[in-house]
Amino acid sequence: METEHAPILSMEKLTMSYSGTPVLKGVNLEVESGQVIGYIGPNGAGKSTTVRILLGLQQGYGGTARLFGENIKTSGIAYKRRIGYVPETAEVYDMLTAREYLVFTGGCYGLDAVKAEKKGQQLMNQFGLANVFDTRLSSFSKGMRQKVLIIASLLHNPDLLFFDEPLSGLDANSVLVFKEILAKLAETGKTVFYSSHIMDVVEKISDRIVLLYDGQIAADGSFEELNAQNKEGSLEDLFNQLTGFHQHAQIAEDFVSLVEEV
Ligand SMILES: Nc1ncnc2c1ncn2[C@@H]1O[C@H](COP(=O)(O)OP(=O)(O)OP(=O)(O)O)[C@@H](O)[C@H]1O
Repeated sequence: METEHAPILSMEKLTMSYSGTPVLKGVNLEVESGQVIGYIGPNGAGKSTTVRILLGLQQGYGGTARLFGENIKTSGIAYKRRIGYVPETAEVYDMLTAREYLVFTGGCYGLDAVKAEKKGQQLMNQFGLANVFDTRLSSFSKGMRQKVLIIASLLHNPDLLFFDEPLSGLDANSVLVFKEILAKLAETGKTVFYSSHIMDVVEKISDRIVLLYDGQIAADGSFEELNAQNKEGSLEDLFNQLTGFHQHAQIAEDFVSLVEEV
């Protein structure tokens, strides 16, 4: 049972290895309802793996993951109706039109077809995609697909949102709109677990930033708290510092030297 004060999301000693190589080495995290968590870390750190575990899409992990107070290993799948997810790389059903896709995904989350269609159309209109509601997704640009995925993740009004690099392909105006949407969703009490490499956006939208490094949580706090501890400027600087990365200029120089060798 979900208890009144239980965190909406928690991980206890979460571990995961692929072919014997450890990726998560004991991740502990508790998230309160209504927080926007910026989940960051270097390429290959295990961010998507964490999200897949929490969504019940990844088997073979150790430790305990709880959503809405319940262990996801034993709670059945009902909790999934309260979750929205935009994956890092999504397979959309290319031959479907946006209308068909949204009705289908709405149905997967328990929404009836008429409602999913109406809401899908309204949200497509908001994103400036009214004229392609009946166009096949195969002809959509990357950014247009991304918008459809964002809409699909929100159709059923979930309480907990997982966004894995959701801005991928979105133009600058759409990014502005999306940032506002996130802020409004958080205002209405939604919890957002936001994983991205776009540091200025993470810095702006997150109440709390969690850095995954070497299989564990290496930093956890608001941007101001992390900044005060580390005395760096932007989140990008902080990221470089916390992950011990200072060789960008040397790597770039070596890289271009190699390119120039013929
Ligand atoms: N299905 C899989 N089989 C084998 N190895 C995997 C699999 N999925 C992920 N990995 C490995 O686990 C590690 C973590 O991958 P993951 O995608 O979780 O990282 P990430 O932090 O999301 O990275 P990025 O920022 O590049 O998206 C990587 O070394 C990756 O190669």
